[in-house]
Amino acid sequence: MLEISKLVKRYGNDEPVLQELDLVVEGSSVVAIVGASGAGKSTMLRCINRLVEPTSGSIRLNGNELVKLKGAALRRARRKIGMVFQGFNLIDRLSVMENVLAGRLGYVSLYQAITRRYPREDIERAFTLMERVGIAQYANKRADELSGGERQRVGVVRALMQEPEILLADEPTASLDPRTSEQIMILLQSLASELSLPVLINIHNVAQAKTYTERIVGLRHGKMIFDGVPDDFNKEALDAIYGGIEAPDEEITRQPGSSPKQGKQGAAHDQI
Ligand SMILES: Nc1ncnc2c1ncn2[C@@H]1O[C@H](COP(=O)(O)OP(=O)(O)OP(=O)(O)O)[C@@H](O)[C@H]1O
Repeated sequence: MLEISKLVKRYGNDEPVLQELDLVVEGSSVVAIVGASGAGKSTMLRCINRLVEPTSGSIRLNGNELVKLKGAALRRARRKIGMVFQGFNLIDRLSVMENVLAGRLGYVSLYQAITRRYPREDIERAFTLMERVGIAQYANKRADELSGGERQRVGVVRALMQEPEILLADEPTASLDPRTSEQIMILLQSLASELSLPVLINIHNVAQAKTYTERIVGLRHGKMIFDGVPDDFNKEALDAIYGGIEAPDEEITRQPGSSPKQGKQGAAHDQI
């Protein structure tokens, strides 16, 4: 269970980007975090895995307080938090298998990592997961020889190799075409239930959030202003979250797989 309580993040002397945010995610729920650009979505995810230092507040994962952890304790906690990135964050010149095994770096010794002598069970787990997501046939290919969707699958498997207790996905579909985006969303949804894993997904595509997640959290200026099931995420909620911004109104009704036409927010970010 993830329990975020009164989380504040202030960069320098600027206004806080997260303002006493509270969020509890239980079980294997798939939660979409939506909000306009700058609302604090990435900052929130990055506070959870401590890529960003929270200013104050508490973040507990299965009872363990993550804020204030340092050194070895922080490294141990971090390996339980899988992260999937918009730009995949793969090492292009390495093979798919080597990228996937990088998910074990928090577990193996430095010697094993440098000599790439990963335990047999890690390699077996890597193959099992690669088969599960349909990339086993690319194990020996260089990562940069894969399509965007395949690369994101590598990113997902690398995160799962950590045996995470939670999966964070920061705009995981924003670099992908609409069809491939949907496949990745379906994959994340299925893996959450198969592995009993909570998954938090920052996403600009409201239609996909509504279709492939079971809960939507809407942020505006670092505050949560919507928290509910997709069916309740209506035009009013959309307006409250995107405010005066030219909101992706059409996304709320657009069916997945239809035209990728989007409002400013979606267009600006899904194409990056
Ligand atoms: N390292 C940083 N230093 C200073 N300000 C930052 C830093 N990272 C983010 N910010 C600011 O914090 C605010 C929230 O940024 P964040 O990236 O969390 O928003 P977001 O909702 O994820 O936006 P987007 O959808 O565009 O990715 C923005 O105003 C941003 O400029």
